[in-house]
Amino acid sequence: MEDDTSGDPADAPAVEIRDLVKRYGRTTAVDGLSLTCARREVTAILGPNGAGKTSTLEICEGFRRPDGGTVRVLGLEPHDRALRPRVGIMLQAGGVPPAARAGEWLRTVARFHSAPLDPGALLRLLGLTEHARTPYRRLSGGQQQRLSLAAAVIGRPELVFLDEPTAGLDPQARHACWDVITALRDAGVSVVLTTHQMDEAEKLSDRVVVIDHGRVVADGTPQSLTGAERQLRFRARPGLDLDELLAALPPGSAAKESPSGHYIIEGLVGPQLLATVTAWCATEGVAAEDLRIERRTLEDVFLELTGRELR
Ligand SMILES: Nc1ncnc2c1ncn2[C@@H]1O[C@H](COP(=O)(O)OP(=O)(O)OP(=O)(O)O)[C@@H](O)[C@H]1O
Repeated sequence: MEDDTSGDPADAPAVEIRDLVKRYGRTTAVDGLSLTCARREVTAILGPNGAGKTSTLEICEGFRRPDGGTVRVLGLEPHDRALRPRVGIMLQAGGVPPAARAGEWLRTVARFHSAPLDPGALLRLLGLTEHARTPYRRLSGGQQQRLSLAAAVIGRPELVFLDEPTAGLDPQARHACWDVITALRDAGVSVVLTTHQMDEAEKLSDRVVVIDHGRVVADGTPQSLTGAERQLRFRARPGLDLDELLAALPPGSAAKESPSGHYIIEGLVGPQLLATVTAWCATEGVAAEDLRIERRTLEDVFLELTGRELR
């Protein structure tokens, strides 16, 4: 790694990554990735399976060495021991000894920190009170995950890395996690998380970074990525002849079927366009379902950027 010690670490961003490269044999997992995560913000890193999210996070966490580029975490090298009390880490899997009881483990982690949160309160917040005496290996997957989240935040870190914090959680647990993440942000903690849940990214994050094939392909606020333009959407039988509809719409309009049976009309979405579309549906004998006007979702943007093929 090239050395870069310029600037005061106190003013440094939460995370600063320049031209990061990580290879595993012939696989280039991270391919010249650059991004900056601001302090006191929630940054969500999105990307298809295998895009390089976990590799990037694990380099920031000091668990892996990069093959190229520079990474600074709170202005320091990722493996700097001074970061340990300042950074909370929730791994995708585990990190807790299998025999450790939930409450005991949290109290143990708390003892490593000078001003920890109250373990009992954290267990309550994450719905783990009645499992406090259960060994980690006997907890359900979702309970294990909530315990890992609790352990990542108990030391009141300045920065937390959360790798898919809500994967596999039920809706109640997901909301409890969102509450914890929102409370962290409100307390001025910087949060960097990965997720496959687009609604989660849209709801929680100040900033979204989409990566694909180890590179950043989009970076901005959820609003700037989804844009202000509205769309008209409806569901109907697959294969409608959209050329006919387009001919009836004002110039500059666009119509597409994506995925099959889901129709999206773009352009000057207003009363006139709505009337034209519904009149056309009537002449076609089509009962449009779920007809609505809305902004593009983050999922739309994500699929446009990264395609529909499975990885
Ligand atoms: N230890 C490893 N050895 C070999 N290849 C690896 C290793 N870790 C990751 N890879 C490969 O590197 C690429 C990026 O993996 P990574 O786990 O960083 O992606 P990801 O974006 O986190 O994916 P997911 O969303 O599936 O968790 C993938 O092709 C993966 O198979």
